[in-house]
Amino acid sequence: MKPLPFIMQYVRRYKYRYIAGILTLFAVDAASVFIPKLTGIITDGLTARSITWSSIRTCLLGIFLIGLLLAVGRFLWRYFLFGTARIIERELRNEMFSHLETMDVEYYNSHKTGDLMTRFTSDLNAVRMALGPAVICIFDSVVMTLLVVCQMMYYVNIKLTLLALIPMVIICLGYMHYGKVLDDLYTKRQDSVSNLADFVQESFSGIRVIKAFVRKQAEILSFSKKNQDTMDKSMRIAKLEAILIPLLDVIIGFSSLASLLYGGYLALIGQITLGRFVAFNQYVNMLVWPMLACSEAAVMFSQGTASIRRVQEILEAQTNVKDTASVTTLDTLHGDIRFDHLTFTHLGNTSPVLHDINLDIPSGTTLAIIGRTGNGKSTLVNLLLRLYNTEPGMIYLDDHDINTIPLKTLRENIAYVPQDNFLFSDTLKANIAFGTKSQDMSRIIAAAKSACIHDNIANFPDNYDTIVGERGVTLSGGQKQRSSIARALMKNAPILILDDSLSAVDTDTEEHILHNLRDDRKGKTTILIAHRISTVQHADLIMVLENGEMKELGTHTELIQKNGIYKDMFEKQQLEASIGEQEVAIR
Ligand SMILES: Nc1ncnc2c1ncn2[C@@H]1O[C@H](COP(=O)(O)OP(=O)(O)OP(=O)(O)O)[C@@H](O)[C@H]1O
Repeated sequence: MKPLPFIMQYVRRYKYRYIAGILTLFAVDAASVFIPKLTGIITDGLTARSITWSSIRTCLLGIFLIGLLLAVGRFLWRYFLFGTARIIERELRNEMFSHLETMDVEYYNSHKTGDLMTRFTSDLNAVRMALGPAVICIFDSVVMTLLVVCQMMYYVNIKLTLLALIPMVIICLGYMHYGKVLDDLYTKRQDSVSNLADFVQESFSGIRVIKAFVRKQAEILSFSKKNQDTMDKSMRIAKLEAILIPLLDVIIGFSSLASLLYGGYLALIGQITLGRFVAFNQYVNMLVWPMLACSEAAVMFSQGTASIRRVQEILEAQTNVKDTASVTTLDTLHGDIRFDHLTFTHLGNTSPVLHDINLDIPSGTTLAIIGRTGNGKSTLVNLLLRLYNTEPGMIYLDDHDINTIPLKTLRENIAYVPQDNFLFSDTLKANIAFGTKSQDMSRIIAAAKSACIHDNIANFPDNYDTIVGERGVTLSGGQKQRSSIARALMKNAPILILDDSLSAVDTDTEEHILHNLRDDRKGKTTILIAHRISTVQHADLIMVLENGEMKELGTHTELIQKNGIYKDMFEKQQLEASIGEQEVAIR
């Protein structure tokens, strides 16, 4: 859809407010053209000494009342038009946010946060300017020009009026020529602003890495290059505007001069009265604003069009992960999981990351997945959450193909502790209760106790009301991990997934958490991804993933007897542990 029909959908929703605003604008403009007429009458009356004091008073009262009307009218059109533009901006922002919440992770893999943020801020700002001030400028200038021109033609002189209109024609022709150029320049500038915002966002998120690798100077240099690029693009716009706007002033100035010369000449030879010449003078001045407004509106429309396109890109993006036509009405799951010849290739990759996985996980089972890094463990659990789509017939939950389960049901029935343990900048209490509607403190504390984080929280000055810094930086790695485990436990879902979630805790704490999990998760399915044998050894089933393939499956004892990859890993880890112990003993 082109930008204009797209944005008109929103304008139409508020057509009555726009109509009210435009009518008020029209009334204000209509009233204001009477002021020159009244001053013309007074001037002519005074020149001919034919006007009485009471007529002057009546004219002045008329001017006063018109002035009052103008003040009220101007308030009203501002309220209707600026207000509506702000409402549409808010609506677009809400819709963009809701739409982005539905987008799949692939979308976020290819769209940077800074770019998205720019669309929410500076682009929506430009859209608002095009929907409010630009609309006012256009209507005001068109209405004002028509009214002034009619008055000038009727009250002063037709030829003079036509002369005064020349700049208007030049502006229209200029916009037709430069509109596209401006549009291109604005699009490039906005892309550059997005790029800059991306850079800033990444630099601040990665500030610890930047400091640790002493990359401060390099970052400052890169930032300054990107900043320069944004400035260059803004300068190109500024240069064009710097030529066009003064040029416009010159054209308007020359045209006014020519009109006044010709008007003065007509007054001298007696074709128009002095009063009409005075009125004409005021009319010419009244035309200056619509002409400038027209050019302002042209700039705002060009800017707005470029930004509407960028907003549209968000709203028109389609998610690949959504409920299909074959979706069931299922709203709870028991936790039976089956992988049936599961093969999966990431978008853009040529070879599969998971290959022909077949496995039944009856509800209540604790499955541990172990394997070297980059072997597809996280991908496997991401597929269970349907963060990526799989082909039909490859994953079943409670005997329903995953593609037929409503996404809401699926995700409500799975509690997930992601590898990055993301926490929000909120209180610990809110972070733990994030996945549930309940704010019940006893449940929050129980979850925190199971995740072995309660004692830490109790020692924080604000306890559960402690605010976690952005991305949880005020907590240690282990505290963040355990807080995310508490958040998942609080959800008490039929399926729990812990993706390498015990890597940052010591073995004692790990043992405690695993013990609590065994109690809490009785009868419920749990999937544990880990690198340490100590984490997985008590699981009902252990799957060894190697190069995306399920190489071994069984209990700890079975796998040790098998003498394969698992046994090899076990022995290596035992050896590492005993070397560690010997080193401690020597010291
Ligand atoms: N969104 C993605 N697009 C393309 N390739 C991806 C994507 N996510 C992961 N991969 C690739 O898939 C492979 C498996 O990644 P995955 O994160 O599943 O491994 P893992 O076994 O969980 O690793 P680790 O133990 O280090 O967490 C890796 O080679 C990775 O580069």
